[in-house]
Amino acid sequence: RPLAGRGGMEGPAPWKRLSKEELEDQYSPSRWVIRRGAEEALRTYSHIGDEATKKARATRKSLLHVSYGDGEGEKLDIYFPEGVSEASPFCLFFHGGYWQSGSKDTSAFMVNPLTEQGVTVVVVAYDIAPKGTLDQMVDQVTRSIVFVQKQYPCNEGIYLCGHSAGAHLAAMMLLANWTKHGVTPNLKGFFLVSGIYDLKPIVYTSQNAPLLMTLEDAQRNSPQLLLEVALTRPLDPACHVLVSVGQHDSPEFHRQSKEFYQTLRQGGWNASFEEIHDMDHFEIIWNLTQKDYVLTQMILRTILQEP
Ligand SMILES: N[C@@H](CC(=O)c1ccccc1NC=O)C(=O)O
Repeated sequence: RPLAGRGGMEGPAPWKRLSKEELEDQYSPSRWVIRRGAEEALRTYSHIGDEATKKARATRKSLLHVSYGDGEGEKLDIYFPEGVSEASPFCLFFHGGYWQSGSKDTSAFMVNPLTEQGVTVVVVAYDIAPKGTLDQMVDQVTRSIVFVQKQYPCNEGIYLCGHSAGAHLAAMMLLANWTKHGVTPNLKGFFLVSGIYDLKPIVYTSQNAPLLMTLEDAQRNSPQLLLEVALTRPLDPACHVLVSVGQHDSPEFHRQSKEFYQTLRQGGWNASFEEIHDMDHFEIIWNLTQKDYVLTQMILRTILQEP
């Protein structure tokens, strides 16, 4: 029997069995935090992102608000390691916020621990809804990567890290067609953190109000659905994909991550899956400010190619 769809599982997608209320719950990450209330979790996430960005801008050499395209929102921040050398590995970060909140100006979580180890970190802005559509955001993210490759052709690898909606945008790059952009980026790894890979359930939640996604939009922008039918294999078989999810993320977030990981493996990708112990949807990313955090260490080991 051919392995197709959800790892060979037959029948309708499990989320279709959920009531409207259950679906809303499963796709509201702040309702699943255990150490604080929902509002406090979101406030703490913004606060830590804000502080990390201030610290990064005060302590690191940087190029801020660099245009990667003509659009007003097409900007990125580059944070350099000590002893600026363009021949470093680059890690691009795509923030979350359900494609409708968040900003590069509050998302420099990983900058200090990574630049300290010789990695250049790029925090990318994209036009969130209602200004941007999913198609536009995917195109902007594609062009931001092309820009970095063209600007820094001597890079020692480009790594993409995304959180939640940002993990979705990063995952879409597994399927990007680079030929029309005139350059193939030196992609060496993906760090997908608490991501969403099948957007169809989102269409039925309140999160879709500013997004205005149709089922067709969702289909076209779902790496899970695209990978299931793609005949493409990874360009670089060494390119590593880490799919990670927080222990306290909702069951639907767990299911999405596991199924995406399984689909990657079936497609021949060098993928691994990690459930990050005792982390909720927000802690999992704000702890990247800490160099001794398990996910920071996994990212650094992959980039620095240590065992
Ligand atoms: N209103 C959402 C907010 C949210 O999901 C979120 C907030 C900040 C960063 C990432 C998020 N989730 C996915 O992108 C919630 O219920 O938590």
